[in-house]
Amino acid sequence: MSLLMLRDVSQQPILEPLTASFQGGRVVGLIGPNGAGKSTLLKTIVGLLPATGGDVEVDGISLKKLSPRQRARFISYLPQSIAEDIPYTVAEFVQMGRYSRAPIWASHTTHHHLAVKDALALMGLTALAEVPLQHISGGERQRAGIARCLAQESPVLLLDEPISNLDVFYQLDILTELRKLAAAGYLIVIAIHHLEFALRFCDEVLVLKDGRLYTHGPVERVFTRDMLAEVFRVSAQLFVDPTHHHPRLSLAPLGANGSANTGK
Ligand SMILES: Nc1ncnc2c1ncn2[C@@H]1O[C@H](COP(=O)(O)OP(=O)(O)OP(=O)(O)O)[C@@H](O)[C@H]1O
Repeated sequence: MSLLMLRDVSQQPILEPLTASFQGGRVVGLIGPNGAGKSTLLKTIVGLLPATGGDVEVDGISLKKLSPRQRARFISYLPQSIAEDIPYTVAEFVQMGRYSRAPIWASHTTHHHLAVKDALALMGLTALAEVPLQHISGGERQRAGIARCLAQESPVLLLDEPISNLDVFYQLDILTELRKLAAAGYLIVIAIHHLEFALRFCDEVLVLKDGRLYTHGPVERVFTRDMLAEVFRVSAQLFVDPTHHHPRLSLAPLGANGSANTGK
């Protein structure tokens, strides 16, 4: 059975009905140009925007039947941006991820503390745990948001552009951590603009274009020159890096006449 099933999920007038299913143990890239509907789809899956049609199931259970607290046990969600004026420390903010797991009277258990501590450590935030959220950088706040999702211990994580504000070390570090979580059985869905990292770190990609599902499948099948030209309007060369042995992409925007503009 799929861990996450989308059945004709729509968000009219932005998203056309979309059907797709996802297994645990995978990192799924949600890719598409600006305005394609990636954030809208994630918000609809998690229930922040009520779907105008269709149904979302996690582990065969329709999310419609669950309260927000019950839903949070199945899915955690990182928004594209986190408000700067949240009056809590980093640790308190990450602890909020435990809301669905630990009622107030059980919030002092060892497991609860360990879940928060581990999430902070995985995101490199241990030293900032007691710092107010208003006093940390945008990238650190983004890592705190991911840590909050990890502390939630839900089997599905939906992360809207989790690496967009991060320096290159943390981009690579966090994508590597997400791969480890997938290896442990989690389903990780990330909206991502960095196509080369999507190719390298994702098992499969779901491509949106103009609010419609363009294609969904393993990265090796979906990342083609034609897809990149039609969806992203770029001319692409795909190759394997001779030093690091990673898949690489060299991209140039396509001009109106269909030829690549190399900028030189
Ligand atoms: N609150 C809103 N009200 C009306 N239209 C909206 C709203 N939010 C988004 N849209 C529109 O819905 C479409 C999809 O937006 P969405 O944010 O889902 O795209 P996206 O693929 O996440 O884009 P980006 O890569 O720029 O983050 C866009 O045309 C956008 O203008």
